[in-house]
Amino acid sequence: MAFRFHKMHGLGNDFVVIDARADALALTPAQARAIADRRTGVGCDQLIVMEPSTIADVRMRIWNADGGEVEACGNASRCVALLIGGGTIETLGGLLTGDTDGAQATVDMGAPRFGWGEIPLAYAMDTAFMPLAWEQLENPAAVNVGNPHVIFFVPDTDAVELERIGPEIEHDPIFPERVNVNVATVVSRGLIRLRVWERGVGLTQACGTGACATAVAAIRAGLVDGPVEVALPGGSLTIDWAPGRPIRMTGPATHVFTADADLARFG
Ligand SMILES: N[C@@H](CCC[C@H](N)C(=O)O)C(=O)O
Repeated sequence: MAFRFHKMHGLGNDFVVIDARADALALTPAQARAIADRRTGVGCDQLIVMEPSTIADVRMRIWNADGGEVEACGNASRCVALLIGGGTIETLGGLLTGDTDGAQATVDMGAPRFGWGEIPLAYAMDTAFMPLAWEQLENPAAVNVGNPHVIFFVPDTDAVELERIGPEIEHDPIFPERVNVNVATVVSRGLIRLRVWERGVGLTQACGTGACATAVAAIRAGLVDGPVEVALPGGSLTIDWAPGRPIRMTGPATHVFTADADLARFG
């Protein structure tokens, strides 16, 4: 069976997006992993499938490169908003609303959650200042923005060996559903630098939900004011949030090319 896909990215966080609104496509985790493989497949950080929705304009399903289906992807939600020309998007993590302005998209990502069971964590603790440490990374915050994030505020993000310590934190039993690992430096009240070790992928050029979770944690801690620029290796996002309000994320969504592939190639 042939399928048509769009290669897209948000700040270098790249996606294979399949529009299955008209023709249903049932993918196994092994097929998702094979499509995402950069040596033998098409190659991407996340595989995105657009399906019909009964509650929104489109249902967006998200698979990490390791084949695991997950609840949220900020950068891909801007790409889907671009493809549908703005509208509502159903995800496992909640209902989103996207607007486009040229190649920029703004997505209402819903309200963040802070309860320890909502992150989720294995046992109760204060999610604003967690009594935990992994080597020099201490006292993180945790925020669920549809998917789980842990955020460490550090003096210099580049000094953290994230490719070494990221997997250890991602798989720590304190995070029963694993976790996305963010290391952030507050540069000023309007600017945060961020690097992310993504659950199920590894280091990426940018993580939209990581930017949302980090901005929310920094605003909650009184370190910055919204809207705040979050600068990632692949470029910047603007995140706006205040307590009691949904998170608004604005940034680019880029369409690279459209092509066809044969599903039989991927097992
Ligand atoms: N790249 C994404 C996040 C994708 C999902 C994440 N790796 C997870 O497992 O929760 C983004 O832009 O938010």
